[in-house]
Amino acid sequence: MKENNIAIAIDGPAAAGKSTVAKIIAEKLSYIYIDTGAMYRALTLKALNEGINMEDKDAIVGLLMNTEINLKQSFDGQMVLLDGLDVTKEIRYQDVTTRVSYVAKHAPVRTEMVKRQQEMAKNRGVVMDGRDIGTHVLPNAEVKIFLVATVVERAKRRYEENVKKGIASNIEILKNEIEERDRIDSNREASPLIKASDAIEVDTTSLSIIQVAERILDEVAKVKGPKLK
Ligand SMILES: Nc1ncnc2c1ncn2[C@@H]1O[C@H](COP(=O)(O)OP(=O)(O)O)[C@@H](O)[C@H]1O
Ligand SMILES: Nc1ccn([C@@H]2O[C@H](COP(=O)(O)OP(=O)(O)O)[C@@H](O)[C@H]2O)c(=O)n1
Repeated sequence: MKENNIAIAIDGPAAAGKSTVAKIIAEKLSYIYIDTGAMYRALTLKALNEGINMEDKDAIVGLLMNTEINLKQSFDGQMVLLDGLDVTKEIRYQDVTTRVSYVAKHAPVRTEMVKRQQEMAKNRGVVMDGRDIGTHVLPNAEVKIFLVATVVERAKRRYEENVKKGIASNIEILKNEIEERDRIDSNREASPLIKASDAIEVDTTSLSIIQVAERILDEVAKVKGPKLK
């Protein structure tokens, strides 16, 4: 482990800006970035392709045990490999998004995912984003951030993202989908979406991406010293 390398945990509800700022911070610090949501999405995609019922806990866990999920750093963030195949784009499709929270609520699925994520982060020098990073995956992370924004703002951001990608979408439907996913993620029994007691909450509703990144880098500087800025 390199001297002074730390772990940074970024949690929060859907479309709060976690992966966008996590990538910026990882790049700034030359750390690795790990998007844990991509792992749950990849498993969901495989279950969909194999016609497995997302509520069937045993089938989903069995599937995970026979599934390789690799996250590779690429020039524009992260490439997701499912059993060796690039599924970076497919895991963002709507049919995966509406089902992923059903897959992620199974406790044994989470246990296995957390084990894999902790292995990936063992050398520190990592920025990891998700729902349970500060509470379960990296409880000893030196910096823990909980990003929030109003649901209207989050739906607007996803809508604008879709416009840029040329994908047709409806802001009301996006808002409902985000609310439903937050509800399932926050109410599940196994490691629900919750702010860690020692996490710093940042409301990004009226902050720019750069302002959010700066706010987090201020917290990092308190731990690592001000030299990085
Ligand atoms: N502070 C911000 N202000 C405006 N747009 C933002 C902000 N943070 C993120 N976004 C945009 O919102 C969308 C969702 O962000 P993303 O990082 O994917 O969220 P999450 O990882 O929390 O789901 C992206 O299109 C991103 O560019
Ligand atoms: N650490 C994590 C990360 C994601 N997830 C689940 O995976 C889903 C997709 O996560 P994501 O981070 O890709 O979602 P977005 O907010 O980027 O749309 C979440 O809605 C959760 O159900 C989780 O349970 N725990």
